[in-house]
Amino acid sequence: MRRAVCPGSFDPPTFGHLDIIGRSAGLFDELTVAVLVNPSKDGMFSVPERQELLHATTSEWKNITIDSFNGLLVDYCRTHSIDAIVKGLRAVSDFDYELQMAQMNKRLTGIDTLFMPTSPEFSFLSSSLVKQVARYGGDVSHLLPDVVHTAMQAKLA
Ligand SMILES: O=C(O)c1ccc2[nH]nc(Br)c2c1
Repeated sequence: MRRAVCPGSFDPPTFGHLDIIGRSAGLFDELTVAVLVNPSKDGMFSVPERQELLHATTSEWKNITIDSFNGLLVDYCRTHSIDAIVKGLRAVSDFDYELQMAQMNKRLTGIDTLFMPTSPEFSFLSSSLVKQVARYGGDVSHLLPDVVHTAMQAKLA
């Protein structure tokens, strides 16, 4: 049974995230989408809200589990018998940091990280940019699943 994890903040999930998640679900027997709990950062959505949005937007893939974790990702992988980490890469600028993390995780526990290039149409997307544009009244409805866009509009009302 090959298991992988797609970790992230997902505050909120975008079409970019779902692109990586959906493609990864097709490559592994089981995929966990794990929301990182970061107490030092106040997000737009709470961790349970992000998990709910992920549940709502990934239901077409039957081998996906939604979870959250704090602390080291590799410890989460070890306790959940996860074989690989999948990270999306949007641009060269993502690579430096992700390479460093992948090499550290490999050294810590031997777990490998697989990098997946995002589809070009989503390579500019980030949750923070989407929130910034939305806060200034920009239309981001084409960048988010409807349920996420509606939830974000409610947060900004
Ligand atoms: O939305 C973000 O902040 C974010 C960050 C890093 C990312 N890598 N691949 C994807 Br899709 C992605 C999205």
